[in-house]
Amino acid sequence: MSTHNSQQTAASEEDTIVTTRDLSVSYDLERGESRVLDGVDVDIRRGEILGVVGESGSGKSMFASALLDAVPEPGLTMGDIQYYPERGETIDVLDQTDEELRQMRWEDISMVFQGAMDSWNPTITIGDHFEETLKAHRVPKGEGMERARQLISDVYLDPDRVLSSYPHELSGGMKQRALIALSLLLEPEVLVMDEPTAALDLLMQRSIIALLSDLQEEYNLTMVFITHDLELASGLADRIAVMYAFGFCEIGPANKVIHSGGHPYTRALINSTPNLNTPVEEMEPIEGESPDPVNVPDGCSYHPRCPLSDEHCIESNPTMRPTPSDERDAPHEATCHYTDKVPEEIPLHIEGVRYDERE
Ligand SMILES: Nc1ncnc2c1ncn2[C@@H]1O[C@H](COP(=O)(O)OP(=O)(O)OP(=O)(O)O)[C@@H](O)[C@H]1O
Ligand code: NI
Repeated sequence: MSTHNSQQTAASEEDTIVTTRDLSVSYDLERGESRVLDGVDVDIRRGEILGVVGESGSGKSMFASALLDAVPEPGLTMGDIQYYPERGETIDVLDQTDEELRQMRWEDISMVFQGAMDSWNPTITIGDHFEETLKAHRVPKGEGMERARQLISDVYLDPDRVLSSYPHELSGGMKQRALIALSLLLEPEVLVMDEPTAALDLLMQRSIIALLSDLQEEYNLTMVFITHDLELASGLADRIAVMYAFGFCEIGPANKVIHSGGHPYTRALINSTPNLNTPVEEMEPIEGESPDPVNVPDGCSYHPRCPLSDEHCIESNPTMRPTPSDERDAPHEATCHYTDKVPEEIPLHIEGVRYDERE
């Protein structure tokens, strides 16, 4: 493990744009403390697309909003987040004043929230939304609206039509595209997107994914892309992080996570995912239930559902360790005591061209 640690330190000086350490979110509920994000350590690399996948309720949205210190009230965010801008001083995200956060959320780390397509104010035009954002950040209107028009064309929409429209005059896909353009208006370096394609049909999903890929290249963006759709993530992301029970259980290059998953849960998730090449009868739903954040199992949180679990897994909570496909310049890690045994014990049912083969 020590070689990995020294590698991470070197990376945080050069290639890393955001680091989180022990990032956690908790809610004080009547029935106890609800830990809805539990100890996430990640180094997000400058210019990468990091896909974050997991079942509903696994903590994806909490992770996304914690990155901007924007979790729903009265959640308590703990741990450490450092943001290393291209220029200027390192920002300690959890140490910002409200005013500093307001600025940071558009100008540095921007976010498209889950379901945000419906958050357009119905009484003003799309153009008014762009103008208000510019005004709030004291950007001259002329230059700002020029960038707005460019971004709207970048998302393959007609600027004249879109800017003069009211939200209800646009289709869902158009509203989502306009929202992506708005989120890039103040030239953020990081874009966090929580299920940006969830409410859209398959064709529109594909076109938004293609668009995000283009935008990432054009503006050298770093993207955190949250989705419950593994297949979508594998087509877009450089790396994939898998969430289980409010934390990351695996992280690595997208193709490795899909084809050589090192955590039993990752492999179960892949085997339970419907796709064009596997008939529904061959899908294997994951048995058991996902944990309640007030009462997460001791030891490895996946042990009650895991076919490989033994005494050791009940007693001791595994930290991230290299999987068999871990490489020095492409770390691939999982939180399982038995990453070595996992590939042969839990075969994957991937047949034919199911997921994009990257690299
Ligand atoms: N405002 C809130 N107060 C307390 N608990 C919450 C709140 N919002 C969500 N939770 C809980 O936090 C946990 C993680 O939820 P989160 O929304 O991050 O999941 P998710 O992975 O984004 O799920 P989905 O795929 O359905 O969007 C869940 O147990 C959820 O019930
Ligand atoms: Ni969510």
